[in-house]
Amino acid sequence: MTTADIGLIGLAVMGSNLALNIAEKGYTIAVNNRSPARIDEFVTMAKEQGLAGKVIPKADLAEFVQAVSRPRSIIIMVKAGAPVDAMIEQLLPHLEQGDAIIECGNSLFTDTQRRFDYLKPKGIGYLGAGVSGGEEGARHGPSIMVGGSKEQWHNAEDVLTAIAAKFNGESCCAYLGEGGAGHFVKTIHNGIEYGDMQMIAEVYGVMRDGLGMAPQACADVFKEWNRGPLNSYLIEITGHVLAAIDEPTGKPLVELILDKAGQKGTGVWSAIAAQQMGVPATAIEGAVAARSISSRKDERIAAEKIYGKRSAGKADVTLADLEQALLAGKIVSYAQGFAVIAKASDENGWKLPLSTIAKIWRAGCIIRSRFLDQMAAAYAKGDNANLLIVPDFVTLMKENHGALRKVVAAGAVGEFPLICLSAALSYFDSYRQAQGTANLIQGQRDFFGAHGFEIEGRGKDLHGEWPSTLGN
Ligand SMILES: NC(=O)C1=CN([C@@H]2O[C@H](COP(=O)(O)OP(=O)(O)OC[C@H]3O[C@@H](n4cnc5c(N)ncnc54)[C@H](OP(=O)(O)O)[C@@H]3O)[C@@H](O)[C@H]2O)C=CC1
Ligand SMILES: O=C(CO)[C@H](O)[C@H](O)COP(=O)(O)O
Repeated sequence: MTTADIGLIGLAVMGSNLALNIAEKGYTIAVNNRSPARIDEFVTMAKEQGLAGKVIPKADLAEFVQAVSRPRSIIIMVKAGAPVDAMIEQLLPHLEQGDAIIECGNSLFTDTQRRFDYLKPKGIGYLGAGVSGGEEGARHGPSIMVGGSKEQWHNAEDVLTAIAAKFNGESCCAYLGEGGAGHFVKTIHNGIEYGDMQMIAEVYGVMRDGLGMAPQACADVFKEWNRGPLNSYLIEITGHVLAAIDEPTGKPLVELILDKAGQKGTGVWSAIAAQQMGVPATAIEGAVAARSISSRKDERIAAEKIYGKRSAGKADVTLADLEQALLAGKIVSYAQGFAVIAKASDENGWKLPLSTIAKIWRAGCIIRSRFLDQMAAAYAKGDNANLLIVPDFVTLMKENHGALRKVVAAGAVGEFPLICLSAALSYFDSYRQAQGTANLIQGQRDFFGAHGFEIEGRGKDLHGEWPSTLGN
């Protein structure tokens, strides 16, 4: 009987493309899906692409598991949440000691950690692997962030590194740490993705409303920027989205799309994780908040009726200012994202390699960009310091924060919402300020709650002589 090198359950968009990618790299793959119709559709697709010989379709779960050679590596790519737990329970009776489940959806990292802990005593390995790159990436090379059982990682390593994107010949797949480490890193990847997308949207808003630019003119600028320091997948696709024309009306498609952004959870999870660990990630938080405000269209319409449309005229910024502002904002956002990862690594004992993470984000994933190569090089030099104090990025920030300031100021005066860019600027200004204003907050806390404050050279738990009555 032919045995498969690997198995995959869940043949929707991501699973079917990953399976085709695996087959194309020469591995035999057994496939299964809850609804058998999807298996038939997949087999047709595999035939059309000349890959049917590498595919073993099995609608019966027991037969599917039997078709995979031992120790088994079984990818599950089903809807995140309860379906993953249900799938694990269905698989368990068929698995044997040493086999592993590799869950590749966008799972909450604490769920992955729980599943890892649940399966470990049963002798079943559990790998939580974040996969980024959408449909195209899954088919031709995603970025894969793996966490979980190290021993079983080695069983699947060849397949996963072979199907991942390559940057200068290096695979964009790496084992990052135990338990939920891979899914944590994928979550923060998505948080950074939210920040990038929001900052790009804010700059588009200034171009559209402050500079009176039509979508095609904006598209041309993004195309141009993609040749410079902002070179990245998101800048590239922004150019295409802005240039697209709606065939039935002949109008720019972007002007017809409702301004309500969806979100599936990873941005919120990133913001919550950052807050829980006490790491400021204002760009991610701002981006999540901006999506939430966008979804409240009815409220925004009502509020505009009360306050009127923005009345300010042309924005006093150039396209060069916008390009530099975006670069500075992105550096701050990535500095925050990596700081969250560094803290999570310490708290969970994951030993997350920041340089490797930057490296596997250089190709395949949604946030792939030129400057991730610079970040990988910076982190490779040693410590996990905040990027804002790493020499290469200090130079970049010194060159570009003035433009960020100018754009944020123009936004405030010109009534453009720049939630994410202004959050990035305020973080930068707070981070670089040796004397802040929290001395006043400590005084207030002591006044109303006797929480104590510190005075250098005099001790930590000091109290003020505050008035006992107010009002005079
Ligand atoms: N779409 C994207 O661009 C990206 C998605 N992801 C993540 O990858 C995962 C898969 O995404 P996608 O391909 O879009 O598919 P969906 O998230 O739409 O999930 C559909 C798949 O899940 C299966 N499924 C749903 N419920 C169950 C259940 N209770 N038991 C068994 N199977 C079930 C479906 O089976 P059936 O056919 O029977 O309904 C189908 O195969 C998700 O976690 C997603 O967040 C990650 C990166 C990018
Ligand atoms: O993981 C992804 C890309 O990396 C998915 O496309 C995800 O759906 C994006 O998040 P959201 O739907 O919340 O915008």
